[in-house]
Amino acid sequence: MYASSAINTMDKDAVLIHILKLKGVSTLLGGDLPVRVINENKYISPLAAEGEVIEENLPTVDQAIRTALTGENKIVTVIGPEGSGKTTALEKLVVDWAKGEHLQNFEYVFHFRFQDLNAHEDVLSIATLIQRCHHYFPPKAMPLVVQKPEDVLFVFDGLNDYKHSLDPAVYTLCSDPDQAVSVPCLLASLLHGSLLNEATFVVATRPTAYLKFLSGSQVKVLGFLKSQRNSYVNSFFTDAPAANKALMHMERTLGFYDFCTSPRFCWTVCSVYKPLTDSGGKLPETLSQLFVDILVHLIQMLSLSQADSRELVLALGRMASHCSTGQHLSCTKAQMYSFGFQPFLTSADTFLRREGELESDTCVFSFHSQLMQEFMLALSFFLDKSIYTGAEKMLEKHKDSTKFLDLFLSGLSEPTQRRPLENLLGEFNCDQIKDFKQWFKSSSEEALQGYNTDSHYRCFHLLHQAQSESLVKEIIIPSARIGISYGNLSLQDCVAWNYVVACLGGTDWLNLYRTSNLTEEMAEILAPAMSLSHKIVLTASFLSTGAVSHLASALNRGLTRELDLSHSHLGDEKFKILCAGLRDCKLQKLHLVTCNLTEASCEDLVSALTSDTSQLCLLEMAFNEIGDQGFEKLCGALHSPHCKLEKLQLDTCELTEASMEVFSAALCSGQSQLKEVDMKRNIMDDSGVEALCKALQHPLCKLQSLNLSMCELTGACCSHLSGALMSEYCSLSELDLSVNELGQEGALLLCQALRRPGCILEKLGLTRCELTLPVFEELGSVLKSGTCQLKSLSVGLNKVGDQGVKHLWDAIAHPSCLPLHLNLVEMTRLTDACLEDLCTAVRASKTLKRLELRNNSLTDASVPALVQVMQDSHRMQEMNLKYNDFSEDVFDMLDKCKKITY
Ligand SMILES: Nc1ncnc2c1ncn2[C@@H]1O[C@H](COP(=O)(O)OP(=O)(O)OP(=O)(O)O)[C@@H](O)[C@H]1O
Repeated sequence: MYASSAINTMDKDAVLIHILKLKGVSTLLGGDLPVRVINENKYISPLAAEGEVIEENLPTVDQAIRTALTGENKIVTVIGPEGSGKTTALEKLVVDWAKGEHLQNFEYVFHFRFQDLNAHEDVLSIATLIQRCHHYFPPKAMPLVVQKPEDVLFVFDGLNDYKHSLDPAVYTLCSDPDQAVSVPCLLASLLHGSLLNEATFVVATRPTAYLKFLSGSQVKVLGFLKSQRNSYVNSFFTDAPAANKALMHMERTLGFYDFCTSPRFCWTVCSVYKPLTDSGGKLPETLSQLFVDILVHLIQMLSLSQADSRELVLALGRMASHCSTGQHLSCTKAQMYSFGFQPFLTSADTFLRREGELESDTCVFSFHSQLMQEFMLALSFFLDKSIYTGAEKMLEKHKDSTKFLDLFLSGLSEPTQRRPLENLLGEFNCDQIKDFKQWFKSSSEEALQGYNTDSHYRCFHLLHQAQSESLVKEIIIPSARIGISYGNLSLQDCVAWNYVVACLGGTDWLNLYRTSNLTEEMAEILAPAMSLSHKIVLTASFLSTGAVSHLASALNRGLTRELDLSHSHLGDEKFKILCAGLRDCKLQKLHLVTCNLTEASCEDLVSALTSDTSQLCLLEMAFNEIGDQGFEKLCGALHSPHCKLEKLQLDTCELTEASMEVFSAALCSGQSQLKEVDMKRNIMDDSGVEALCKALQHPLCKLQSLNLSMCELTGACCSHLSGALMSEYCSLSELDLSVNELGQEGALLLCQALRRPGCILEKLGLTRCELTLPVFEELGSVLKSGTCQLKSLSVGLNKVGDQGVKHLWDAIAHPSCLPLHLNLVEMTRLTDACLEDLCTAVRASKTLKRLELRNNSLTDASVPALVQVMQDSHRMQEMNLKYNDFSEDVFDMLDKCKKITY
């Protein structure tokens, strides 16, 4: 027992008895009684937010209120949505005080509910009000309250239930504690400091317009996040494995919805789950199923006939429609009668929240939650055709006041989902079901043809609620654009998308481009969809470590053929985790451009590339600092018979000539399948090329394409390259040497090779290689030689102008020249003077198909001739004239020829 006190202090035992006196009943939708929660030690403090919500270190509501009370503020407002635990938290506050545990600086604590205060319609003084609501408080102690208001804490619950205004401007505020005024005036006087000026107040409310009349500090109730839900479920279920099962299920099917933070919702869910887990029943998979189960349970409790049950549901549906359309929070008794609820009034508490005595005419009713209101709305659509003309109109009518209406409609439209309700209420109206399905089909078809991702997601949510594989296949037709980027999916979106992919048995693309934070939870939900996707795009996304490990397990034995992680800045540690999944997967293409990988990642990569199931044939590693040592490790994989790598992209990987010997040896090993290597932007030097050339002439080397542009090469490497190209074993058909200072001598050496009948080079890049007039002359002669195999030549950005290019025009016109794609970008600078040669060449050439003339100095004067020649030629497919010196006057003319881009 707690020590009873002297006559002039507050009897805390009496306060405890008063507050813990059982009030009301616990109901499935309304929640457990706060006093029972507190008495039975089931109280888990909800979390509160102050300012910005950062999940770590959030205070509990109890802490936040106590902290606020120690400050200067005399009023602390506790704000939270329906069922977030405000009433329970306030009662706990009073209980803790009465037990001597907290807030002992207050001598007197008075707890009021605005709901009860509504009933006092007479005029009275503060002393009378206290006395009326707290009978146990000795009248003799009242003067002390008045004398020392700083010792008094008033706790007011449920401001949103109050019928009167607290606007100080509406009343003549009173300051005399003995003055009798109306209760709203008393309350306004207290809260605005004219009465008992030094007293402290805690006021709890749902968000309401009245808030603007309250000064002081605010505590925002967030409710239960994951870890509080964990504790809650564990205290609800005594059996730990059952608790765990229930919790996992709740988190996976519902945990991502905002309303799961509501302790009241958690109570409802646990109350539904408990009997099902005890009896080994199936837990609801979706929100619609949960509400079907709830309603079935509630109706069964009433043992009504089928007709009466249907009438009851229709009455609730009318009430829902009334509340939704007029944004009414509650309905009077008279209104309830008009909805046809009169026969069910005594059962009102089963479904609704009631304020006031049932017998009283002032009694009002409201839904415990917005969710239930929307569910009843959806259900009544299918039961009574006369209420709504069609799904589209109904959704339009309620679009501003509902969030889940279409989801519930979708859930209820499927026979398996609605069956338990049909067994109780009789059949749903088939015209209404048909109407909804038609609306769903046409609206989703439209949504899925478009690029609005939110509309796509909504469609997936509706499909998820319906839980029908055949419906998914009917709605996701081949023309649906389901490969558009689904970056930044919410957890709900992940669940819905995962469901859709599972029903389809897989998808071509899972495009999560630019997901700013792929969390572990998201990846866990998406893992099955990932493993069924042929291509996963996570370009420019951020992946948490946990997410990477789910991705790895999804790849492991999954169907994914291509994975793009470029620009994800993955780093070595996460990459190591990923590699666990790469050892046994179907991946053929892996893009890792700019992933912050270093030498450390190469070993893991080697083990993935050499696993006996490896199918990886394309690896993009550009812009990673793997360096020579890393690359040498990677070369180790090329010696393995299991390594299937054919294309390797190593642009800007900090490679030098130091690793080229090892690479060359790997290419000659006989095991290497490499056909294409891009090594641009690595400081290779001529000696690196010399080492590579050994491999190029080796009979076992299979390299067909090599990009060495921007590798700081000079003419000195050309003799080695030329030798390699002339070798009978060389299989190189593409070579890019652009942006290297090859110069005249080097280039002429290459020309020698090109002239040799055995040289199979078809594509050569010599853009910006310091080429001179004699080189162009030689190139022209080589092209005409009849032996040269070149089909693509890029020689832009070499300062030879019209004079140099003349040799190429001649060559093009020559009958021995092969079909050529000639790239003369920025030929410093081609002018109209070359026009005649150019046109003659194009006309004469039997093979030229494409001509790149970007960034030159051609002017308007050349346009008529160019257009003419393109129009006349049946062969020419494309001429690119972008960035020349044309004025707008000739745009119309250029426009006429579709083969010209400008
Ligand atoms: N801290 C808690 N620990 C355990 N259960 C709780 C807690 N808070 C609330 N609950 C459960 O949630 C139900 C609703 O809580 P409460 O009535 O306190 O919410 P509220 O925010 O006051 O709601 P409303 O805005 O509708 O008045 C309770 O009946 C109880 O079952």
